[in-house]
Amino acid sequence: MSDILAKILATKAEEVARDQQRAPLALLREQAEARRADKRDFVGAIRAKHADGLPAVIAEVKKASPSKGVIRADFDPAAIARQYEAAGAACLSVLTDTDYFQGDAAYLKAARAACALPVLRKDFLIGDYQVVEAAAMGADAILLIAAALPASRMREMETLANELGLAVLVEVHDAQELDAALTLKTPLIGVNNRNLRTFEVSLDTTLSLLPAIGEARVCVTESGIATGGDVARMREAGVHTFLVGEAFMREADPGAALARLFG
Ligand SMILES: O=C(O)c1ccccc1NCC(=O)[C@H](O)[C@H](O)COP(=O)(O)O
Repeated sequence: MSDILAKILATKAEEVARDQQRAPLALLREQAEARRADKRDFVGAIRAKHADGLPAVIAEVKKASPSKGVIRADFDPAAIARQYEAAGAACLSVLTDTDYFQGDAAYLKAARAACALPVLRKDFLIGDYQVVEAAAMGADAILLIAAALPASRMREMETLANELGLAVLVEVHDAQELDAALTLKTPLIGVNNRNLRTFEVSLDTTLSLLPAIGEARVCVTESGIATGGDVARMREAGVHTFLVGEAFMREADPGAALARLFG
Protein backbone atom coordinates (compact mmCIF):
# COMPACT_ATOMS: atom_id res chain seq x y z
CA MET A 1 0.00 0.00 0.00
CA SER A 2 1.27 3.47 -0.84
CA ASP A 3 2.40 5.82 1.93
CA ILE A 4 -0.27 8.45 1.28
CA LEU A 5 -3.03 5.84 1.16
CA ALA A 6 -1.80 4.25 4.41
CA LYS A 7 -1.75 7.71 6.00
CA ILE A 8 -5.24 8.57 4.75
CA LEU A 9 -6.63 5.23 5.96
CA ALA A 10 -5.11 5.67 9.43
CA THR A 11 -6.71 9.11 9.73
CA LYS A 12 -9.96 7.67 8.41
CA ALA A 13 -10.07 4.99 11.11
CA GLU A 14 -9.79 7.72 13.77
CA GLU A 15 -12.45 9.81 12.02
CA VAL A 16 -14.89 6.91 11.80
CA ALA A 17 -14.37 6.04 15.47
CA ARG A 18 -15.24 9.66 16.39
CA ASP A 19 -18.24 9.74 14.04
CA GLN A 20 -19.63 6.52 15.52
CA GLN A 21 -19.76 8.21 18.93
CA ARG A 22 -21.49 11.27 17.49
CA ALA A 23 -23.99 9.50 15.22
CA PRO A 24 -24.65 5.84 16.10
CA LEU A 25 -25.13 3.38 13.27
CA ALA A 26 -28.78 2.74 14.17
CA LEU A 27 -29.58 6.45 13.70
CA LEU A 28 -27.80 6.60 10.33
CA ARG A 29 -29.56 3.42 9.26
CA GLU A 30 -32.94 5.10 9.87
CA GLN A 31 -31.86 8.12 7.84
CA ALA A 32 -30.56 5.88 5.07
CA GLU A 33 -33.83 3.93 4.95
CA ALA A 34 -35.78 7.20 4.82
CA ARG A 35 -33.81 8.19 1.71
CA ARG A 36 -34.23 4.78 0.05
CA ALA A 37 -36.90 6.02 -2.39
CA ASP A 38 -34.87 9.09 -3.36
CA LYS A 39 -32.12 7.43 -5.36
CA ARG A 40 -30.78 8.42 -8.76
CA ASP A 41 -29.54 5.76 -11.15
CA PHE A 42 -25.76 6.19 -11.34
CA VAL A 43 -25.07 3.27 -13.68
CA GLY A 44 -28.13 4.12 -15.80
CA ALA A 45 -26.94 7.71 -16.30
CA ILE A 46 -23.62 6.44 -17.65
CA ARG A 47 -25.23 3.86 -19.90
CA ALA A 48 -27.68 6.46 -21.26
CA LYS A 49 -24.77 8.61 -22.51
CA HIS A 50 -23.16 5.57 -24.14
CA ALA A 51 -26.47 4.62 -25.77
CA ASP A 52 -26.45 8.06 -27.41
CA GLY A 53 -22.88 7.50 -28.62
CA LEU A 54 -21.55 10.04 -26.12
CA PRO A 55 -18.78 9.85 -23.56
CA ALA A 56 -20.06 9.66 -19.99
CA VAL A 57 -18.37 12.18 -17.72
CA ILE A 58 -18.36 11.80 -13.95
CA ALA A 59 -17.52 15.39 -13.09
CA GLU A 60 -15.74 15.86 -9.80
CA VAL A 61 -16.39 18.54 -7.21
CA LYS A 62 -12.92 18.77 -5.66
CA LYS A 63 -11.52 21.67 -3.68
CA ALA A 64 -8.06 20.34 -2.84
CA SER A 65 -5.94 17.20 -3.02
CA PRO A 66 -2.83 15.72 -1.40
CA SER A 67 -0.93 15.98 -4.69
CA LYS A 68 -1.91 19.54 -5.64
CA GLY A 69 -2.98 21.33 -2.45
CA VAL A 70 -5.82 23.81 -2.92
CA ILE A 71 -7.12 23.56 -6.49
CA ARG A 72 -10.05 25.93 -6.18
CA ALA A 73 -10.24 28.50 -3.38
CA ASP A 74 -13.49 30.03 -4.66
CA PHE A 75 -15.56 26.90 -4.05
CA ASP A 76 -19.35 26.79 -4.43
CA PRO A 77 -20.45 23.13 -4.83
CA ALA A 78 -24.04 23.98 -5.78
CA ALA A 79 -22.99 26.40 -8.54
CA ILE A 80 -20.39 23.91 -9.81
CA ALA A 81 -23.00 21.11 -9.88
CA ARG A 82 -25.38 23.27 -11.93
CA GLN A 83 -22.60 24.14 -14.38
CA TYR A 84 -21.61 20.49 -14.78
CA GLU A 85 -25.21 19.44 -15.37
CA ALA A 86 -25.78 22.17 -17.97
CA ALA A 87 -22.56 21.09 -19.74
CA GLY A 88 -23.78 17.48 -20.08
CA ALA A 89 -22.12 15.60 -17.23
CA ALA A 90 -23.60 12.14 -16.64
CA CYS A 91 -22.92 12.09 -12.88
CA LEU A 92 -21.13 13.97 -10.14
CA SER A 93 -18.33 12.83 -7.85
CA VAL A 94 -18.08 14.85 -4.63
CA LEU A 95 -15.14 14.58 -2.25
CA THR A 96 -16.33 14.27 1.35
CA ASP A 97 -12.93 13.67 2.96
CA THR A 98 -12.03 16.67 5.10
CA ASP A 99 -8.46 16.10 6.21
CA TYR A 100 -6.77 15.55 2.85
CA PHE A 101 -9.20 16.98 0.26
CA GLN A 102 -10.97 19.73 2.22
CA GLY A 103 -14.22 18.02 1.30
CA ASP A 104 -17.42 17.77 3.35
CA ALA A 105 -20.67 15.83 3.47
CA ALA A 106 -22.38 19.24 3.26
CA TYR A 107 -20.82 19.75 -0.18
CA LEU A 108 -22.36 16.50 -1.40
CA LYS A 109 -25.78 17.51 -0.08
CA ALA A 110 -25.52 21.01 -1.62
CA ALA A 111 -24.32 19.71 -4.99
CA ARG A 112 -27.03 17.04 -5.19
CA ALA A 113 -29.79 19.43 -4.17
CA ALA A 114 -28.73 21.84 -6.94
CA CYS A 115 -29.11 19.39 -9.83
CA ALA A 116 -30.74 16.15 -10.96
CA LEU A 117 -27.52 14.17 -11.48
CA PRO A 118 -26.64 11.00 -9.56
CA VAL A 119 -23.82 11.62 -7.08
CA LEU A 120 -20.86 9.49 -6.04
CA ARG A 121 -19.55 9.89 -2.51
CA LYS A 122 -15.79 10.13 -3.12
CA ASP A 123 -14.08 9.13 0.08
CA PHE A 124 -11.93 6.39 1.59
CA LEU A 125 -14.39 3.81 2.85
CA ILE A 126 -13.08 1.27 5.32
CA GLY A 127 -16.27 -0.27 6.71
CA ASP A 128 -20.03 -0.60 6.82
CA TYR A 129 -20.54 2.53 8.93
CA GLN A 130 -19.42 4.77 6.07
CA VAL A 131 -21.60 2.89 3.56
CA VAL A 132 -24.68 3.59 5.67
CA GLU A 133 -23.43 7.15 6.24
CA ALA A 134 -23.13 7.64 2.46
CA ALA A 135 -26.74 6.54 1.98
CA ALA A 136 -27.87 8.75 4.87
CA MET A 137 -26.17 11.84 3.43
CA GLY A 138 -27.91 11.27 0.10
CA ALA A 139 -25.25 9.69 -2.09
CA ASP A 140 -26.32 7.51 -5.02
CA ALA A 141 -23.03 5.64 -5.31
CA ILE A 142 -19.91 4.88 -3.29
CA LEU A 143 -16.28 4.30 -4.15
CA LEU A 144 -14.51 1.14 -3.00
CA ILE A 145 -10.71 1.22 -3.38
CA ALA A 146 -9.17 -2.20 -3.98
CA ALA A 147 -5.81 -1.03 -2.62
CA ALA A 148 -7.51 -0.33 0.70
CA LEU A 149 -9.79 -3.34 1.17
CA PRO A 150 -9.58 -7.12 0.74
CA ALA A 151 -11.91 -8.60 -1.89
CA SER A 152 -14.16 -10.28 0.69
CA ARG A 153 -14.67 -6.97 2.53
CA MET A 154 -15.45 -5.16 -0.74
CA ARG A 155 -18.07 -7.78 -1.59
CA GLU A 156 -19.72 -7.39 1.83
CA MET A 157 -19.73 -3.60 1.51
CA GLU A 158 -21.11 -3.88 -2.01
CA THR A 159 -23.97 -6.07 -0.76
CA LEU A 160 -24.82 -3.53 1.94
CA ALA A 161 -24.55 -0.65 -0.54
CA ASN A 162 -26.89 -2.36 -2.98
CA GLU A 163 -29.39 -3.11 -0.19
CA LEU A 164 -29.43 0.63 0.54
CA GLY A 165 -29.91 1.46 -3.15
CA LEU A 166 -26.34 2.60 -3.79
CA ALA A 167 -24.27 1.76 -6.85
CA VAL A 168 -20.58 0.92 -6.48
CA LEU A 169 -17.55 2.16 -8.39
CA VAL A 170 -14.60 -0.09 -7.57
CA GLU A 171 -11.18 1.44 -8.15
CA VAL A 172 -7.98 -0.36 -9.12
CA HIS A 173 -4.39 0.50 -9.97
CA ASP A 174 -2.98 -2.82 -11.14
CA ALA A 175 -3.79 -6.34 -12.34
CA GLN A 176 -3.93 -7.86 -8.86
CA GLU A 177 -6.41 -5.26 -7.65
CA LEU A 178 -8.41 -5.76 -10.85
CA ASP A 179 -8.70 -9.51 -10.15
CA ALA A 180 -10.19 -8.65 -6.74
CA ALA A 181 -12.49 -6.00 -8.23
CA LEU A 182 -13.84 -8.45 -10.80
CA THR A 183 -15.24 -10.61 -7.98
CA LEU A 184 -17.75 -7.82 -7.30
CA LYS A 185 -21.08 -7.55 -9.11
CA THR A 186 -20.77 -3.90 -10.06
CA PRO A 187 -20.33 -3.12 -13.75
CA LEU A 188 -18.24 -0.01 -12.90
CA ILE A 189 -14.50 -0.64 -12.80
CA GLY A 190 -12.47 2.51 -12.24
CA VAL A 191 -8.80 2.55 -13.20
CA ASN A 192 -6.92 5.26 -11.36
CA ASN A 193 -4.10 6.59 -13.50
CA ARG A 194 -2.47 8.26 -10.49
CA ASN A 195 0.30 6.34 -8.81
CA LEU A 196 -0.46 6.92 -5.13
CA ARG A 197 3.19 6.50 -4.16
CA THR A 198 4.70 9.04 -6.54
CA PHE A 199 1.53 10.95 -7.60
CA GLU A 200 2.68 10.51 -11.20
CA VAL A 201 -0.13 10.11 -13.68
CA SER A 202 0.03 7.75 -16.65
CA LEU A 203 -2.93 6.99 -18.88
CA ASP A 204 -1.10 3.79 -19.83
CA THR A 205 -2.46 2.35 -16.56
CA THR A 206 -5.97 2.37 -18.00
CA LEU A 207 -4.84 1.09 -21.39
CA SER A 208 -2.84 -1.78 -19.91
CA LEU A 209 -5.76 -3.03 -17.74
CA LEU A 210 -8.52 -2.46 -20.28
CA PRO A 211 -8.33 -5.87 -22.05
CA ALA A 212 -8.78 -7.71 -18.73
CA ILE A 213 -11.84 -5.63 -17.79
CA GLY A 214 -13.84 -7.07 -20.66
CA GLU A 215 -16.85 -5.84 -22.60
CA ALA A 216 -19.45 -6.72 -19.96
CA ARG A 217 -18.13 -4.07 -17.55
CA VAL A 218 -17.70 -0.33 -17.90
CA CYS A 219 -14.12 0.91 -17.64
CA VAL A 220 -13.97 4.32 -15.94
CA THR A 221 -10.67 6.09 -16.50
CA GLU A 222 -9.82 8.21 -13.46
CA SER A 223 -7.29 11.01 -12.84
CA GLY A 224 -5.08 13.04 -15.11
CA ILE A 225 -7.49 13.52 -18.01
CA ALA A 226 -6.69 17.06 -19.11
CA THR A 227 -6.52 17.47 -22.89
CA GLY A 228 -8.51 16.66 -26.01
CA GLY A 229 -5.65 14.31 -26.90
CA ASP A 230 -6.18 12.38 -23.64
CA VAL A 231 -9.89 12.00 -24.37
CA ALA A 232 -9.29 10.96 -27.98
CA ARG A 233 -6.66 8.41 -26.94
CA MET A 234 -9.05 6.82 -24.45
CA ARG A 235 -12.03 6.80 -26.80
CA GLU A 236 -9.98 5.24 -29.62
CA ALA A 237 -9.05 2.46 -27.20
CA GLY A 238 -12.73 1.92 -26.30
CA VAL A 239 -12.89 3.81 -23.00
CA HIS A 240 -15.97 6.04 -22.91
CA THR A 241 -16.36 6.87 -19.22
CA PHE A 242 -14.21 9.54 -17.58
CA LEU A 243 -13.84 10.72 -14.00
CA VAL A 244 -12.34 14.21 -14.17
CA GLY A 245 -11.67 16.72 -11.40
CA GLU A 246 -8.71 19.04 -11.57
CA ALA A 247 -8.91 19.94 -15.26
CA PHE A 248 -12.41 21.37 -14.65
CA MET A 249 -11.92 22.77 -11.18
CA ARG A 250 -8.97 24.97 -12.12
CA GLU A 251 -11.07 26.83 -14.70
CA ALA A 252 -13.22 29.85 -13.83
CA ASP A 253 -16.25 28.03 -15.28
CA PRO A 254 -15.88 24.27 -14.67
CA GLY A 255 -18.92 23.53 -16.86
CA ALA A 256 -17.43 25.39 -19.82
CA ALA A 257 -14.22 23.42 -19.30
CA LEU A 258 -16.21 20.17 -19.42
CA ALA A 259 -17.98 21.25 -22.61
CA ARG A 260 -14.64 22.19 -24.24
CA LEU A 261 -12.97 18.90 -23.32
CA PHE A 262 -15.87 16.66 -24.32
CA GLY A 263 -17.97 18.81 -26.64
O1 LIG B 1 -5.90 13.64 -6.27
C1 LIG B 1 -5.01 13.24 -5.48
O2 LIG B 1 -3.99 13.91 -5.22
C2 LIG B 1 -5.17 11.95 -4.74
C3 LIG B 1 -4.18 11.56 -3.85
C4 LIG B 1 -4.32 10.39 -3.14
C5 LIG B 1 -5.43 9.58 -3.31
C6 LIG B 1 -6.41 9.96 -4.21
C7 LIG B 1 -6.28 11.12 -4.92
N1 LIG B 1 -7.26 11.54 -5.80
C8 LIG B 1 -8.56 10.98 -5.85
C9 LIG B 1 -9.04 10.80 -7.22
O3 LIG B 1 -9.35 9.69 -7.55
C10 LIG B 1 -9.16 11.97 -8.14
O4 LIG B 1 -9.71 13.04 -7.42
C11 LIG B 1 -10.02 11.71 -9.36
O5 LIG B 1 -9.63 10.57 -10.04
C12 LIG B 1 -9.93 12.93 -10.32
O6 LIG B 1 -8.60 13.12 -10.69
P1 LIG B 1 -8.14 14.46 -11.42
O7 LIG B 1 -8.97 14.62 -12.66
O8 LIG B 1 -6.70 14.24 -11.73
O9 LIG B 1 -8.38 15.57 -10.46
